[in-house]
Amino acid sequence: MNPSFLAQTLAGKTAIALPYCLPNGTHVQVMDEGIIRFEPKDPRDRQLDVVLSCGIHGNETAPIELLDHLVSQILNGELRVRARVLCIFGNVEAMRQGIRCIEQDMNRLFCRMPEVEDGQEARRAAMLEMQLMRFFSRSIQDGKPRLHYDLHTAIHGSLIEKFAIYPLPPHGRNFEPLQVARLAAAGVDAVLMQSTTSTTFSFFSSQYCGAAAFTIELGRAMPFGQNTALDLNKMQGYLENMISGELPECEVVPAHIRLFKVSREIVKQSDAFALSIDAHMDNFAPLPLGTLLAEEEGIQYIVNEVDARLIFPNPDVSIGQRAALVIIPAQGYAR
Ligand SMILES: O=C(O)CCC(=O)N[C@@H](CCC(=O)O)C(=O)O
Ligand SMILES: [Zn+2]
Repeated sequence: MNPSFLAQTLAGKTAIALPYCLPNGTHVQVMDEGIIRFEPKDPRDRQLDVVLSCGIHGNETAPIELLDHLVSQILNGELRVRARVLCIFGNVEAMRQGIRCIEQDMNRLFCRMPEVEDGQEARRAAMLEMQLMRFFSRSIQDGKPRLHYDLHTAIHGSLIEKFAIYPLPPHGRNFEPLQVARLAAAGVDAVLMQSTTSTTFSFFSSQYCGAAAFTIELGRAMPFGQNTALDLNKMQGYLENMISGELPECEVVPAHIRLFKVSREIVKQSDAFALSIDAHMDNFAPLPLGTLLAEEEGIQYIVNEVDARLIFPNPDVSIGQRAALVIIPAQGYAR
């Protein structure tokens, strides 16, 4: 059996190459290291254009294994392609080393500002942006639906195992219940609306490519080969259908889906920043009113929101970056 696309990528054996055809006619092109594009044989078969990315954080292995499996299914001819599909393995060097990042957190380097310092993750993020722009420019011309699922896992445990972050840029796409209903069909149980600007990959594709884009958290970060306790069957089946051009036309968001919105980002301002709560608290842990969340140099971050919950607590981020999110239930979104 040939080594998988991921195995070849980790071995440094994928690079931009000439396009070729599978025996079933699917067009294949390796666009760059860890980036492969598929297009259906018959352009009339093309239902949508989708970007599936993983490994923007190198140690988040469950989605990396999942995407590698999907790529293998396509290359083996087991999975028929009826969409344009761009598959991205994000931070290849960090994957090799089994770490979140080498120099900088790549998911803080999109939509980059001129002051962002150079480095390998910054260069890779800029290249990924260029790949997405190119990929989606054809979708815009042809009027095809554009989707981007950026697959991650969380550092900590979570009271809700599978959840999505839904960037809703101020001048971008509006909230679409259909997209949330589809995520539910993929096994996602909560969606967190983010309406402030951000430097994440999904925010980039939403803001600059007009894609329905999501960061999707699938359980907890574990080393390669140690994800057997995580059930991704629903997500896998959903993505297989998506690649085959089939998306469920769900009418409404199921009642069990929890909708939240970001109330506040707690940004680390100095080296003195210290969490006052347990840094290993599960995501979605309730935060009673008046809880002291964190402190630094005369600043106290106190919970003043009713029904608040905590997401992504991490005191070890760089100065100027988000050390936690306070979220609250979201009301007023059409289900
Ligand atoms: O568990 C954590 O603290 C981080 C997990 C993770 O990588 N989450 C993403 C979320 C991106 C978003 O807000 O859309 C990240 O922090 O980059
Ligand atoms: Zn991540």
